[in-house]
Amino acid sequence: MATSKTVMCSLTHLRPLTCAASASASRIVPYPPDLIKWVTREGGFVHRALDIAQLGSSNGLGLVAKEPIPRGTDLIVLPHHLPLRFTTLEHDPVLHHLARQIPEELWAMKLGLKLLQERAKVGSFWWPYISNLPETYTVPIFFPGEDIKNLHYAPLLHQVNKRCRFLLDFEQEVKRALASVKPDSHPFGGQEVDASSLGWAMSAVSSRAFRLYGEKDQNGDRIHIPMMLPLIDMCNHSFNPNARIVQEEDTDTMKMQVKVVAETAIKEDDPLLLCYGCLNNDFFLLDYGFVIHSNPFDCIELKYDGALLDAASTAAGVSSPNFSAPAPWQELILSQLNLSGETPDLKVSLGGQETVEGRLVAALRVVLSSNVETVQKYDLSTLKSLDVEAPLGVANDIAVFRTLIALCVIALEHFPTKIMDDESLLKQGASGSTELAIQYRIQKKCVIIDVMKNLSRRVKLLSSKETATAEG
Ligand SMILES: C[S@@+](CC[C@H](N)C(=O)[O-])C[C@H]1O[C@@H](n2cnc3c(N)ncnc32)[C@H](O)[C@@H]1O
Repeated sequence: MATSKTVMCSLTHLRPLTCAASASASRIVPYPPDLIKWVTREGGFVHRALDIAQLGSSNGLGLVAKEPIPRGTDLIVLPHHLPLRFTTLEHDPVLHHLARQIPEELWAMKLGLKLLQERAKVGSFWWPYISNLPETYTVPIFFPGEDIKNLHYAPLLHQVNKRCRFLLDFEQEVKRALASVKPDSHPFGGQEVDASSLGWAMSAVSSRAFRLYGEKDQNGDRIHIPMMLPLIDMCNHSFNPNARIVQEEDTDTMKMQVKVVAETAIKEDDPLLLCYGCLNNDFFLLDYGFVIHSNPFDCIELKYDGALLDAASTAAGVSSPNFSAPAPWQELILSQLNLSGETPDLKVSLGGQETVEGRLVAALRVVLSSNVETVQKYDLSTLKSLDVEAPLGVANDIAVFRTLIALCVIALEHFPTKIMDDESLLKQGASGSTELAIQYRIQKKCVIIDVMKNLSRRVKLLSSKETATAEG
C-alpha cells in the first residue's frame, strides 16, 4: 500500500569509498584492463564475435555480437577458478566472523565482503575483473532521502530502510571487528570500510551474481551458491533472452565450468541477453537498480484486513458484507487459507501471473457466500482459482470481482500522485534517482489498473451470462 510517511534512512550522506561517478558506465578505474583478453589468458573461451559496448544511456555496458551467431553456439566458457565465490574454505577468520552476522536474506553482503577484500588486495587475481565493475549503482539505498520517499510504496520503502539500517549497523560491527586486528591480518589491507563501501559491495553482488551449483555439502550434494561471473555478468537482462547459462563438468579437470550458450540465433549488432529471473520490479529496483516497463511479474502487496474489505465491498454495492465478523465456518476456511488464526500471513498480492492471489480470491468467495453447503462442495484449490468460473455462483463471483475492483481503487488512492502527474514530472526532465522513483511508482499504478481492467472484463462477461440465463 502506498504511503509517504515512513521515516527515511539513506546512505547518501556517507563518504563513498570511491570518487563520485557521473556516467552510468563509469568504472572503478578510468581505463581498466581488457576483460575479454584476461578471460582468454586465464584459460577461458570467448567467441570471436563478442565485444563489450555501451548500450543506450541507461543500461550501461553490455555484450554485443559483431556478426551473426547460430543457435546453440558456445559464447563464453569460464573455467572453475574464474568465478568469485565466498566459500567455507576461506582462510580469513575475521571475514568468517563478519559473514556470520549477515542475515540470510542479505546474502549478497556475504560475497560482498569477499569482493571488498579482493578490491583492497594489492595484486589480487581478480583485479582485472574488479576494476571493470561499475563505480556506483542506481539502487535505492543510494537515493537521496527525497527520492526514497518519491517511491510512494510502503513495502519497498520498508525494504530500503531495512537495508540502509543493516548497512549502518554492520559498519559498526565491521569497525569493532577490525579494531583489534593486527595490520598483517587486516582483511581489507588496512583500508577503512564504511556503510557506503559495504553498500557498494552488496550492490555489485546483488546486481551481478548468479546462484549456481557450488561446493558439495557433507552428503556429497552440490549446493547453490552465489558467484560473480567475470564477463558473463556483462550481459543485460531480458524476459526474452537470446542466451542462457549452463554449468557442466570440464572433462579435462573434472571441475565445474560455467558457460553461456546462444539460446536463439543471434543477429549482427544484437546485444547478448540473459534472463535474471521472473522477478517483480521491487527486486529489480532493490537488487539491480532498474525498473521494467509492463513487467508481467510485477505486483502490489496489500494487507488482508476485514474493515478495508468491508469498505471496498460496500463501495462496490455489495449488501451487508461481513469481512470484519465472518461466520465460524467462514473463519475456519480463512484459517485454512492462513488469513486468520494465531500466526496468519496477511500479505496478499494483486498483479503478476495470478492477477489476484488465490488466497484472496478464495477468501472473498467464501465470505461473500452465505451458503455453507455450496462452499463445502469445493476444495481450496478450486476456490482459489480464477480459471474456475464462478464455483459459488455467478452472483458470488460478480460480488467478488466488484469488491476487488473497489479495493484497487482504494489502493490507487493511497498513492499521492496520479500517473498523469508523474508523466508530466518526467516530461519536465527529472533526472537519475528521481526519474527511477517516478518510473517505479508509475509501473505500480499500471499493475493496479491492469488488474482492474482484467476484473472488469470478467464482471462484464459474467453479467452477460447472468442476463442470458434470466432471459432464457
Ligand atoms: C549484470 S550487470 C550487466 C552489465 C552492466 N550493464 C554493466 O554496465 O556492467 C546488471 C546491470 O545492468 C543494467 N541492466 C541490465 N539489464 C538491464 C535492462 N534490461 N534495463 C536497464 N538496465 C539493465 C543494470 O544496471 C543492472 O544492475
